[in-house]
Amino acid sequence: MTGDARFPVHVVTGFLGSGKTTLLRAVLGSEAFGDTAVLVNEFGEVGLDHLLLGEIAEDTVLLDSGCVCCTIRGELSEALRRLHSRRTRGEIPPFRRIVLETTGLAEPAPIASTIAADPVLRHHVRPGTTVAVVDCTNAVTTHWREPIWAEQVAAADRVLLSKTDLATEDEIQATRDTVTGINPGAELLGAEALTRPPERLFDAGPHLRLASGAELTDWLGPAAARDGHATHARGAGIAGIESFALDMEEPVDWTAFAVWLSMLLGQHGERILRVKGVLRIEGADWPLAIHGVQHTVYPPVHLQAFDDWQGESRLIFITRGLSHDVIARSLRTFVAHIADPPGLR
Ligand SMILES: Nc1nc2c(ncn2[C@@H]2O[C@H](COP(=O)(O)OP(=O)(O)OP(=O)(O)O)[C@@H](O)[C@H]2O)c(=O)[nH]1
Repeated sequence: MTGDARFPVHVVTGFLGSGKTTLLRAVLGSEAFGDTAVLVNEFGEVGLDHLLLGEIAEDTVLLDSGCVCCTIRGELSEALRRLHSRRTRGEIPPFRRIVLETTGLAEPAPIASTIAADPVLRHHVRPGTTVAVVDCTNAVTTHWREPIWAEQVAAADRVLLSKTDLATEDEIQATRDTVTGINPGAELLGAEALTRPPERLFDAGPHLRLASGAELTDWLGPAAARDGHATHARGAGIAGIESFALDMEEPVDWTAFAVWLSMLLGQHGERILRVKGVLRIEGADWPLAIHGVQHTVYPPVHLQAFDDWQGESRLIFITRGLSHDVIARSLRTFVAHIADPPGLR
């Protein structure tokens, strides 16, 4: 455990018709998900009706697996607050996690900033795992046409490939290549993932527990293995998306780094689809894992399993129209003003 008592808000995202509700149906039918509250957007096709047991409040229903299901009316922060206060008053079962299904046209990034920006909510809930559902029958064409598709994939910790029963082998392979080209660190899941217990489906994201070097390497993804080299998403000419690693040989001054990162995300957030990494901090016993999506940077996590870690600091970026060189120059310039540059590559 992270020692964090707040409820995770996991997100199921994916383009229109990709199979988000199908995923939710499959997992929420399982008893293991009984202590889950589900929020669905009222504009989405909910399609959970066959699971409904009864209405327990105006917009809340109890599924026969024991899950609570609410539609979002109005703002997400309001819906989350209401769900939390109903739980506190004992009006609904004491759920332990929230799963939010976004509409097919939503960007997942603002969800994290909604939670971080709400002074009440952020004491009770925390961002959890983002799972993007990708339809293999049309992934490549949708990727070219719809920028939101790539944003959903870039924000994901895990990508569930749907409709593999309908897609050809070539379509499935092209989907894998496109997804990996955009987000090399995301774990690709097949239909077998639907039988995973909730702790295994929703156990990635900013609060993940990394216990070994191998897990750290997996989390950082293949871009981490290619020093400073960019990988370009297929069709990068259109989507303009690339992922790359930025390395720092020397320990990092955390205060200076944190100021730089918030400035970078503040200025270029909409072009930084994702940043994550591990930092060796001056004077600290453990490295820090950092994680950001667009304008939001999550509180860093001390990786306590890595006592006396001597590895290099490494950041992985997924950007749109923002190159490795621009980001490296920005860090170098900023850090040079306040400290010795940390051996940046
Ligand atoms: N054959 C097949 N059909 C699927 C699969 N996943 C989803 N579908 C079908 O695709 C259609 C859309 O699936 P939904 O789960 O409603 O998709 P969604 O992402 O929730 O859709 P929106 O909420 O409208 O964005 C439905 O008819 C599903 O039955 C799959 O893996 N195989």
